[in-house]
Amino acid sequence: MDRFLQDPEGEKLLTEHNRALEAAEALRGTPFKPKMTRDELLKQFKYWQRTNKEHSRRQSSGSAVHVSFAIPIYPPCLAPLEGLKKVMLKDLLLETHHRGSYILVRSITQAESMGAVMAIVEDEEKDAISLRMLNEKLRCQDGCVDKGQILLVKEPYLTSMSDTEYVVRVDHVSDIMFIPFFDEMVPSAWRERIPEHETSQWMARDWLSMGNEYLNRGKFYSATECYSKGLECSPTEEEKHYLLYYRGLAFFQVDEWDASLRDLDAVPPGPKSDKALRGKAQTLYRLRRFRESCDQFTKLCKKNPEDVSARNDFREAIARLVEQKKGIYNFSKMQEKASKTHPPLLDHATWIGPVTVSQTESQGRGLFTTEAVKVGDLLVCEKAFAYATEHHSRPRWSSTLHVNTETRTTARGGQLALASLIIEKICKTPSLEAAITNLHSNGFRQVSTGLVDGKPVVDTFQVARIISLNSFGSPTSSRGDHIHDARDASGSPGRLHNCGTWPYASMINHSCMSNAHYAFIGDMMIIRAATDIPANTELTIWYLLPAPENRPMDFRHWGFECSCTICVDIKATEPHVLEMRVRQHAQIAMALKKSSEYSRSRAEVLIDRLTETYRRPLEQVLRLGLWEPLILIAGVYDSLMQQDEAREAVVQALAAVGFVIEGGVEGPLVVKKWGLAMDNLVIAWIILWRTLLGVAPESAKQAARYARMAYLICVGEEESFDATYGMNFKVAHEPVEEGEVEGWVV
Ligand SMILES: C[S@@+](CC[C@H](N)C(=O)[O-])C[C@H]1O[C@@H](n2cnc3c(N)ncnc32)[C@H](O)[C@@H]1O
Repeated sequence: MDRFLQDPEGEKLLTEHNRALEAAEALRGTPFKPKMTRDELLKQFKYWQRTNKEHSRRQSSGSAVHVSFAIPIYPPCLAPLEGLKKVMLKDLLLETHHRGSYILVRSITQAESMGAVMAIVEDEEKDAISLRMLNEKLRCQDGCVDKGQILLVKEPYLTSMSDTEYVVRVDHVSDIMFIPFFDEMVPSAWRERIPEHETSQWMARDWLSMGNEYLNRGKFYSATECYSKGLECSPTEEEKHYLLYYRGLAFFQVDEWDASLRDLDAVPPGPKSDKALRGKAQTLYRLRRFRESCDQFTKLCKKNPEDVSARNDFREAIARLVEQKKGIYNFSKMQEKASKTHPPLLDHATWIGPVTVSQTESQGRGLFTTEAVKVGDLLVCEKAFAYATEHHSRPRWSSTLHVNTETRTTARGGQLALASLIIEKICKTPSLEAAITNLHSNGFRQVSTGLVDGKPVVDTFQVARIISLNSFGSPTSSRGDHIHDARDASGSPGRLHNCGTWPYASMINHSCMSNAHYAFIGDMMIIRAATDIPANTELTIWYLLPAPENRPMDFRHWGFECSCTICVDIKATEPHVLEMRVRQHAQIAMALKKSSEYSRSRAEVLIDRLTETYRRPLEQVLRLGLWEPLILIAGVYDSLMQQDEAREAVVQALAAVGFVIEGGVEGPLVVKKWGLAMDNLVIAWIILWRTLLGVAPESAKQAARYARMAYLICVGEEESFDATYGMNFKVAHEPVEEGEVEGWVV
């Protein structure tokens, strides 16, 4: 799960924000009296633009923190336009949501992105005000709000932004409508381009050529509006053919897959029929409906066997279908692509393995096995619904702090960017909405769904809540993270942190005694069994890594307390014992930093004492706090070639986290039961391999196989194992093959 943690500045900011909210509350219902004239507003806007540019520069140098607040939540407008009454800016009341009303305004500046999108707008009476729109880049329209753009704000919310200024604030994308210049609502004074009397005479072919003009200029939304007007003007069959084809194409260009498919499906026969068929196949591919996409490609390739480009696309669609149906992936290629692409969005299908969503007894829905699976088996390989990244050369998230007054939490990072992507995707393709709105929202009251004024109603606050409970933080690849962790045991920060939503994986509940493990290659999540799991068993993962210091784990963010045996035991342990464990951890690490035999003996004694603090038998409660110290000391013995001591420490470490192992030196090495997929698990097996090499070569080979299995679980694939760890398994007489070890050596 997402590990964007609480920010220490959060409490202070929350208190300041709550004070500002109280002050605002006192103004509720007061008539709006602008504090600035229109000219002053424009002057101030220019000043903002300048400081905003400065701010962006400082942000990229990491010295400024941009704070965004989630105001008290409010639902989006559910009323269709015809049920709303037009009001003027002067009619608005402060700190009030004007339910049942709308304002029609025109932008008198180019919009500027300042956390949210800001523009100065005027109404027909030339009163001006700032308009603040949440959606980062307004991707739902042709790029941004140009000067002169006419906007309609449903149920506007007037609020104070500072001591000097008021804004109309729009948090829900569906509350704002972009009005085309030719719409009959547009007052004649605002019709700068083509006067009403002229467009009212237009025929379908005029709209078609105007649409094509926009299409050629890349103004796809404006183009769709013209084609729609054309379709309303009793077009001939031929005109209808072109209007539908080009509108489908324009929708395709802006990722509106539902609309694109609807239009391309309805194109009457004509010169563009083959292109429409091709468009349909491609749209179905984008909708991840690979079977239907393949059917369309089959028809197309039959009609045009010489079309090489169609054949290539068909091949890709078949590859996706195989992934979707069989779960067969080329993980090496995926790793390579993820390492070379930014953002690392991979074009692969989701495969749902032998698992199903069912109701649990007390934890809502959960994911269950439908058949017995073996350790390492692939359970799910899921493409992200949405995935937000920041580029290392332009880090932005570390300087963005999101304060949520509702949950009293703060988060740095990409959750705002992720929300923006998800909202955009749902707005553009409403058929995808349920994948998000079905996710756990901890009782958030969902507004009624369906289209209003032809667009889906999207509740920004609902999406934000769902993201906070269901998004995952992710490295660009778990392999990269794995190598980084093993090289730098201090876990120093500074790595890229992406975040995304994987709806199917979001069905999995947490347990510290997890039996499944997830890893990432770009935006693909790979979930594998971390142990043998019988049929009809609930899968669990870690939302937070079990704390090695043995502090009680805090899952308040997700609204539950973990009831696994480890957590129950920690809660039953006296606080002074937990504190002692933390001290002992630090002392052991310190002792092992020194190279004397005395320090090692002291570390041994401290580990024994730490072991004694666990009262309940290992068979009943795992001892996660022993893992790190034992792996550390095993590594030290291994480097000193004290193989017996190293082996003993590793075997103890593995037992502490639930492994049941038989044999080794005497008899074949067998893992009877796999334990938890801890960090450094691969290294543990490599140390064991080395300690067995001289005394039990067959068991050593088995340990090497277990190292590979541990890698498969932790990294998601085993193809890159040799490149990562190959050097460790070379024995003295074997030459190292060129290019084999691009990784590193334990
Ligand atoms: C990502 S969702 C998991 C799927 C969820 N159970 C559902 O019905 O959609 C996270 C939510 O599941 C529940 N949950 C997850 N792990 C839990 C656990 N160990 N104990 C109790 N509730 C848990 C909590 O309500 C948590 O906020």
